[in-house]
Amino acid sequence: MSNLESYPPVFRQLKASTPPQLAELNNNSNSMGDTTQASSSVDIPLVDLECLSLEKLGEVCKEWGIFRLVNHGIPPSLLSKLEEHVKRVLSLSFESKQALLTNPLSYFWGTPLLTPTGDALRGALNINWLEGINVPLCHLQQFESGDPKLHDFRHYLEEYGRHLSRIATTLFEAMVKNLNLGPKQSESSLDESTGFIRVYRYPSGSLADETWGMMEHTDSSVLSIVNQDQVGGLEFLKDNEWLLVNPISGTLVVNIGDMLQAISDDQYMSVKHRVRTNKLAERFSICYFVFPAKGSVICSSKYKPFTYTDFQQQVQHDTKTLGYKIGRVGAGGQKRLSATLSITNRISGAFLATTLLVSYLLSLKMGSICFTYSNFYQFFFYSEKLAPVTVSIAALAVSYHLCYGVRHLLADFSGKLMQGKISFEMEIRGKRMVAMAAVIALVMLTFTAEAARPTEADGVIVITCSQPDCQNKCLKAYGSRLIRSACEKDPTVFGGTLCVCYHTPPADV
Ligand SMILES: O=C(O)CCC(=O)C(=O)O
Ligand SMILES: [Fe+2]
Repeated sequence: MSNLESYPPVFRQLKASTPPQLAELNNNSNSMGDTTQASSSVDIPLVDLECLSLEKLGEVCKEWGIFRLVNHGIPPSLLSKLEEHVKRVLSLSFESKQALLTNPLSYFWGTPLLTPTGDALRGALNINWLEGINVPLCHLQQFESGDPKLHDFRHYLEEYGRHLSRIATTLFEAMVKNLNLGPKQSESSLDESTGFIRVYRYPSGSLADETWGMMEHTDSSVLSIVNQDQVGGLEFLKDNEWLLVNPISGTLVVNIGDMLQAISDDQYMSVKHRVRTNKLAERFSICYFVFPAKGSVICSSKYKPFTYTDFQQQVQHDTKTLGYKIGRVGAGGQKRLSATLSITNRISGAFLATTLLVSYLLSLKMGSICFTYSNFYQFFFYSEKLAPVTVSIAALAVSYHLCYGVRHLLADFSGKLMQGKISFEMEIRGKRMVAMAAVIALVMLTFTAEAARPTEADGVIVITCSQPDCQNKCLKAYGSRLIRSACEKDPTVFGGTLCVCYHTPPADV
């Protein structure tokens, strides 16, 4: 069987097509543009699992977000056996892979993003030059295949999975200590049963300059552990420069995922990375990902509490609508974990809507049905006491919604224009948002109060109020029309008093 037949048909067509046709198919979205120059390779920091230094581990996670793991305890024989099987299985014909790699495994190509059931998530068309097998470790035992080769494959995957669970747990426990996380924050933040393995094959060929093996992204996991072959091609972003991770046999590459960034309050960074394809050789990699326990709420001072499921839903939504994932926590950009509205938002919204509706109904009643001089004043006389409270709450609610709207606009722009480099949405939220709204409301109320202050024409004389003074002023202003005068609270200014003259209207009214 020719190697070409083992590829998904779309890859065979793409390989045969000329670059302009490819550009059309790819919608230019995965074109490498002017970034085809080779990145410089770099020695990423080493972490030794046999003698873990918490301090060094912490430094590396904060500065790099990616490191090479040595002395991890996986027998070299297991590594080579697994690699051999991965190559053999992925080199089967496309049709055989589709037929054999079934539930709980799944075979996918063109995108690394899968739905929770393991199907490829096809969004705005992005062809990643890869194919792979998704292996959820906790269901792997259920994988039955008549083919003895696949039986061995399952066996090696299981053994490799056990080692990777051990490694991830050891690293995570050390990170928890380094971050000084309490049991509440660390408990259920990493759940071994969520672990899965992905094996990838990145085809070689003349299209290597046209497409990415895997486009730049951050992982949504807590930790990701990559085992790449000698072809290499894994690159990561550091200080705005793309660097190539040297392939070194027998070592693993660990990178921090979005969930660990959130758990660590953005102290550890979820690193941006991508995979470059090779003109001459196919590339294989075996990756492990682990996540927080299902339903466990991630609490961090930087983000609204959220579950991994919330996050995953947002990522899937962004991928379907925009073609790429926006939602890297904080630094990865706009972490859009606020898909649902906060309780403050809902209460203030409901209050504003009710006020508006009541005002509308009242104006209908007074305006078009029975608006008379006396019932108009009667209404305001009775509702006068409520007015300042209603107006103050309405001002606060309006300001809150204003801040919220501005924040969302900034967040949307930061996501669309900056490809998620800024995270407005998560920086200003909760109590800070309410405080900002309160300041705006206070300023608004002060100006409105000043503008709405009653005047002499309204029968109100603004003086430092004492009964005899008030009586004299009112008499002077209204003469025989005066009924009575009184010092009363100024409804527009807290703590102020006004002299109010109650008088009959002029004779011609
Ligand atoms: O294949 C690799 O080296 C990396 C794969 C990767 O980044 C991923 O699956 O998220
Ligand atoms: Fe990744």
